[in-house]
Amino acid sequence: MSTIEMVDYGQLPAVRIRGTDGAQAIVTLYGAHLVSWQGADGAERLFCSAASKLDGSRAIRGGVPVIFPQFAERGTGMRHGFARVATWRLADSGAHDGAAFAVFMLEDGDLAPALAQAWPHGFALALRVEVNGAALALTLEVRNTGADAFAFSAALHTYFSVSHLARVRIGGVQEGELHIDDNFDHIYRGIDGAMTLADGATTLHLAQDGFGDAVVWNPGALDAAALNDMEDAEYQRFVCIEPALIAPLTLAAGAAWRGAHTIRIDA
Ligand SMILES: O=P(O)(O)OC[C@H]1O[C@@H](O)[C@H](O)[C@@H](O)[C@@H]1O
Repeated sequence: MSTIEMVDYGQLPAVRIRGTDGAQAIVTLYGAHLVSWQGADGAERLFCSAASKLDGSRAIRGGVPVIFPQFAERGTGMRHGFARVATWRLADSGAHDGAAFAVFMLEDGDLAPALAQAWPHGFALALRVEVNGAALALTLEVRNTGADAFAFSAALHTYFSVSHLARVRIGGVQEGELHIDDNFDHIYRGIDGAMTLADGATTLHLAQDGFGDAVVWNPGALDAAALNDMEDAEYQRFVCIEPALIAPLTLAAGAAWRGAHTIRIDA
């Protein structure tokens, strides 16, 4: 039986989405942050730092932060936007053909006054998270509910758990495979095909739609040591591959944009 239930993740209220075959995901309402995903085989596929705050005082270090409306420091607003530090609502959930899903929403009226003043636009974000056997499907919808156009960037900043950074091979972002052994931060533009993340005998197949770019990031030893929400050696345990819309897109009043990210485990 598939189930949707409220659980605690650290000190944060969260929703656990479980499919009939045991595949499951946990999403905190803080940030609509996917913090855990296991396929039907029960193996955790996402990294979350042991040093991450889980009390709503700062963005969670790991999982899938929703980046909106600004990417990194490319703008005058909050670094990587406010969506990852705002509290979303569970808007819908359900099941079909063994899959289970939940939809989380954030609208301008949900924002704390300081955030709403800093970005004074009418908007509705919906993040749909679906687990289905060996697959995870994330869809982010951005709607302009205001009277004026606004421009935004967005990303699903996915932290994949890996056995060791040195064993990882990323395919589909450049000619040949990408191998990272320390600090790496690169935006790949115009991603039009599938990507792969190979780690030993396991390959994850990544596909994105709507997001034209992909960011590959790892802080490496030095930057990880400088982050106070990451253990020094943890940089070896993850790689971020982030479907992204980097150049701001202008959305007319009443218009909507959708970006999708699907991941399939091929063990
Ligand atoms: O520490 P933050 O705000 O979560 O950002 C982490 C990283 O996020 C990546 O998306 C950026 O490309 C990096 O430059 C950045 O360091």
